[in-house]
Amino acid sequence: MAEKEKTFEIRDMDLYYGNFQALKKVNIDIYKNDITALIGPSGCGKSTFLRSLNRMNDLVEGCRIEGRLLFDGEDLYGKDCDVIALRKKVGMVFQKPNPFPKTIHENITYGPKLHGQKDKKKLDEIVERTLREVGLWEEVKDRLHKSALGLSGGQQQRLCIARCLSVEPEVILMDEPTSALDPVATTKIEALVQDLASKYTIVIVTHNMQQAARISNRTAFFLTGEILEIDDTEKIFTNPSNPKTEEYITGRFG
Ligand SMILES: Nc1ncnc2c1ncn2[C@@H]1O[C@H](COP(=O)(O)OP(=O)(O)OP(=O)(O)O)[C@@H](O)[C@H]1O
Repeated sequence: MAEKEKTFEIRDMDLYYGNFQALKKVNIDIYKNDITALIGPSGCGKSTFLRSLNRMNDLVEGCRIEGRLLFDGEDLYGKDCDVIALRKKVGMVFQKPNPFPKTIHENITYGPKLHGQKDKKKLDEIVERTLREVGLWEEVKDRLHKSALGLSGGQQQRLCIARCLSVEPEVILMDEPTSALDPVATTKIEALVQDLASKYTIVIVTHNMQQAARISNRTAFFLTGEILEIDDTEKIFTNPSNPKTEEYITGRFG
């Protein structure tokens, strides 16, 4: 079998917030078109790690990263890395849906316009394509020029995913994307994430073990800043190698 293509290759990564070391010797390969779930108790460094994949931590004063971090074979933290271009390729969806207080159409065209797309017809096409991709087109096609804040929480989150897709990323980072949603909206987002994996590489932080087991194919278990175990999701949830992983997934701590 051909070896899977690596989107991220992370070796011996240490991350410090000032004097506090939040990540310790993290080693992980993230493969193209995989859904990789990051699990572990609160404060173990999942979000910190996720944010380092599109250099969101650059915005945090005193944050320092050491180790070798490659994205598509290029040095993610090298001086030649164009951070704007990187964030276009590696998009992010947050815990709470955060549409701009603008229309649905403007939410989606914001990124493409920023990257120089001015053609109105092309922008309309992007709006329709991305809303169809997230299964929202039929629901909102008659209110594209109304405020995005009028949508339900689940619809807002799907809009945020459409906004992320509008600049044609390779990777979507998701930080607990369903934790603010009801079960029906959660089910829709989970199905959507699985659909999206045919085109994109997805890394998702979740506190919900069932969710990690249902939708991901690789799972990394973090504990106090280290990856204790990483493997196929099925193996992690049925026969983990580390007793701590088992304790965590069976709800004995965290
Ligand atoms: N901007 C920051 N400055 C200083 N310390 C921080 C900062 N952000 C996170 N930390 C610390 O780094 C550690 C890891 O935090 P992080 O948010 O990555 O954990 P997490 O596993 O995502 O937690 P949760 O599941 O609760 O979101 C914690 O001890 C946290 O307090």
